[in-house]
Amino acid sequence: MSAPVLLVEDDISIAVVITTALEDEGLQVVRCDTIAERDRLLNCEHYSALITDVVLKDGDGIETLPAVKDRQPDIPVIVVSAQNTLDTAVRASDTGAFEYFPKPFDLDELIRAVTAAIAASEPEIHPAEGEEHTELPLVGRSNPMQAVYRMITRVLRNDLTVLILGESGTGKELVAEAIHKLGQRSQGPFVAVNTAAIPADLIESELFGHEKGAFTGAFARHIGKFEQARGGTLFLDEIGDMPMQAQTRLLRALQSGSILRVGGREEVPIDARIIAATNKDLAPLIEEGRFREDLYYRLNVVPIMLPPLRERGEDIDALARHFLAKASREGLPRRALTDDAAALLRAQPWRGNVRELRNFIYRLALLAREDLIDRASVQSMLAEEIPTPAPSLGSPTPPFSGASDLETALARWLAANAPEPGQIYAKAIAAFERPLLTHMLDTTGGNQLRAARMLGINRNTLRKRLDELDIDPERFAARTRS
Ligand SMILES: Nc1ncnc2c1ncn2[C@@H]1O[C@H](COP(=O)(O)OP(=O)(O)OP(=O)(O)O)[C@@H](O)[C@H]1O
Repeated sequence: MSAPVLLVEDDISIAVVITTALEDEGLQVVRCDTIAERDRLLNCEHYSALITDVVLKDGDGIETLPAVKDRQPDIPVIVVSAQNTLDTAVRASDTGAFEYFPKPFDLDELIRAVTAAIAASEPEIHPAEGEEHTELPLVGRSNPMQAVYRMITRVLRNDLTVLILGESGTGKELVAEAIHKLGQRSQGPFVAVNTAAIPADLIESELFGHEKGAFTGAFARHIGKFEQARGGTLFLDEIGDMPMQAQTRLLRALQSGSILRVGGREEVPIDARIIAATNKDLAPLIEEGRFREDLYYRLNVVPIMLPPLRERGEDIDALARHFLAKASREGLPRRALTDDAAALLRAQPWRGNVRELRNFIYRLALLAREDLIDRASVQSMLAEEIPTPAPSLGSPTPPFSGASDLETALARWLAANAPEPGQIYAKAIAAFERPLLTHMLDTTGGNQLRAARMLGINRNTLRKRLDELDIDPERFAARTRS
């Protein structure tokens, strides 16, 4: 889904007509009726298009378009006006407005113009497939990843702050790099800082730099990461682990748009796009007073949620092929997987997400005896694995003694995902249903009738659930063929 369309229209009946028609097209609409409100909204969120009236209570919708372009330079603008004069049309085209519609206008034509403008302004992103080198280094075509790609396209033509959330190993840094490489600051540097890895007493000087003599040991002026990222992107990783004092300094810097080197007096303007990431669930940290709520709102302008690998099992084949190809380019033997070996990979929980899968595939590439890796090789390699601890994005795993494996898994899942009260049943059932169905299909070699019988449910119910969860039973069929 595209970003919402911003509609600036003070005639309520026209606004309702346009909004309804756009919503019928599956577009979201945010409406306001003044220039001031328009600019405030543009400061806070990215919009896919602007439809604006000309004569508004606090100004002229065309004359003030430069303020729109300052905020979102590439936003397509469509002007609708009751002043059907040539002058209005000329002024609209002078400002680079995409289309001009004198009132009364043909609603269908207006909607067509809006959808065409949105399509023209959204760059297409093609995920990498297998070993092809395409513009995006991210592999995976599952629905959850498509949603990630759509979010990435929304931030390429602006400098809005992005907060990337997701368990460890889901590809947060890769997404940050993609935004940098494909965005308007790609000519500048990409500077990544792991805020959890820097000792608390050094973090401010690392981020903001220090002047000579600012503290014992500051023998020379040091340029911090903010300044190193000038003209480019600053990636603040593990932001949930940042010490409180540094959070306060970071917030002040983001609010003022400038930084102060430690021991310095001169404010240095920030000229970098900020992307932050964390594998922690920030809500409980805020509640416990360990993460500043106001900083969270500053950073969370555009959130991008990276799904764990277990929720996009259909990406595992492409990722495995991608890493095998990569390993062979890096000098390891060239290997391939049989279909049933791939099916076994899909059935694993991959708690360490793509990172764990990548490491596993590299080990396979290095240690497998045959170039065609079969199910038995994968199985024996899996048997040697040290289980990865439960993923983060939540509070630590509670001690749980005397419970069955399933109870332990459930307790871990609850601790890691902390579903909202009132949603626990639905979320827990949904989380356990996918691995259960995947396991049964894997056991029956994709035979839905047998799987349904073993589960004790109707075959149509199973088929419906597989559809809804986007699980392709065909993928498990290979096992019976071999
Ligand atoms: N969609 C993907 N396509 C290809 N490679 C991926 C993908 N997602 C992750 N990877 C690879 O998996 C590894 C882990 O990714 P990355 O370091 O970006 O994860 P992360 O979420 O930032 O982890 P952490 O929270 O532990 O810092 C990297 O080698 C990365 O290149």
